[in-house]
Amino acid sequence: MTSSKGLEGVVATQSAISSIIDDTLTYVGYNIDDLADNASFEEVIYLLWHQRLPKADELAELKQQLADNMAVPQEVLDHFKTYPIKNVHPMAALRTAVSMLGLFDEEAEEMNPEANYRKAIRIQAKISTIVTAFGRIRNGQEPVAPRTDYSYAANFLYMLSGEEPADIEVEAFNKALVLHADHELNASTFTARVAVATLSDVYSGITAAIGALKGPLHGGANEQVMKTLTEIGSVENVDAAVKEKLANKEKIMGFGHRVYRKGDPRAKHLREMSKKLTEIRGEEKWYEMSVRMEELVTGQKDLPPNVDFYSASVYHSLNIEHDLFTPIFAVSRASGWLAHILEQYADNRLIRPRAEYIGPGMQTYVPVDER
Ligand SMILES: CC(=O)SCCNC(=O)CCNC(=O)[C@H](O)C(C)(C)COP(=O)(O)OP(=O)(O)OC[C@H]1O[C@@H](n2cnc3c(N)ncnc32)[C@H](O)[C@@H]1OP(=O)(O)O
Ligand SMILES: O=C([O-])CC(=O)C(=O)O
Repeated sequence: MTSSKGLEGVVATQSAISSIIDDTLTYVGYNIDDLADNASFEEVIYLLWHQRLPKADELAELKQQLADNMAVPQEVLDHFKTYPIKNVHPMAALRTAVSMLGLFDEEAEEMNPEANYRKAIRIQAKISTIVTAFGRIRNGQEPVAPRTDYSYAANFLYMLSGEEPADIEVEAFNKALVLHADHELNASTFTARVAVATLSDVYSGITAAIGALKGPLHGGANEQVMKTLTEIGSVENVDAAVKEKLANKEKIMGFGHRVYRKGDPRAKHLREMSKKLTEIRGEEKWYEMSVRMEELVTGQKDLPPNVDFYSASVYHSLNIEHDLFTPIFAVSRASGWLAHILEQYADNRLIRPRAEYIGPGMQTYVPVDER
């Protein structure tokens, strides 16, 4: 048996949800550029879950279902106030809260397509309430109830800030949600599929996926990008900082990708949004620093930026606290995880690869007092 470290190049399943072929990303055959420019996040959720775009009445029904299910049990919100340590990471809080949601869902253990679809709606609806409520409660603020007349994107921003978001902010946030929704067999989606392929429940799959997304080599990179930009501090400092990082063989967050070679097609949309939003906020430096970093890292290491790189300055410009960046990724990617979970259940087989053993050969057991 031979192994591939990190399963690089291994085709582990079939899927009809999204594809990356020759650096082009599609959801169900629709180019991501087309969707980023035109689609609402709700349309994308429907597309991923049904493998077709919704008609107007189907879209209206999904929006209604999401709006009807946004409320989160009070016990889940109250538990945010019980942590013994300060500065709990919002991804840890989200992971626990989603797991807890399963305890309040009468259908949690129901294993049929209709019940699983209903759970998908509940999780997708509640995940944005959970993230925004946590963001407020930890700052001593009361959660803000969702507005049924707002889009998913507008509601997130409204529930987080308590203020009516500007159109450009909603446009940017919707685009970010569309761009992050699914990505073939990335680490967290694979995790979700492995979990539910044991015929475990939907909540277990999403909880496991949140844990996988949290790491800085995956979704956690967007928070680290903002940390790097903040540490560098100014456009003038970029050249020296990048030179030092590359010389020390440090990973520069937001660059590189396991699958893309020429570049991540999602990055340009976020770069454009970053330019617009930083200009509006009068904080062009975050965009200018990012562009200079891209020039240097791509020029010198041939490593293009990934989706996490420009999303950092976009979210920062939307006035969002930096440790909420990865939870926002989870809010969007939940739609993809749920699509993959439903697809896995529909034609399931236990996922159980092999390991190439590299430990010692056969040994004889020696009792503890003779060792
Ligand atoms: C939504 C997402 O999950 S997108 C990815 C988000 N993660 C990041 O942005 C973190 C930074 N990037 C990385 O760590 C990597 O590029 C990954 C994890 C995304 C991909 O990793 P892999 O496919 O395993 O690539 P690997 O780590 O083997 O990199 C290949 C080479 O490029 C280098 N490299 C890759 N990414 C970077 C980077 N961001 N900065 C500096 N060097 C890098 C590696 O050090 C390695 O160099 P070497 O051959 O001299 O040892
Ligand atoms: O596909 C990957 O490995 C990581 C990624 O870009 C994503 O999950 O969006």
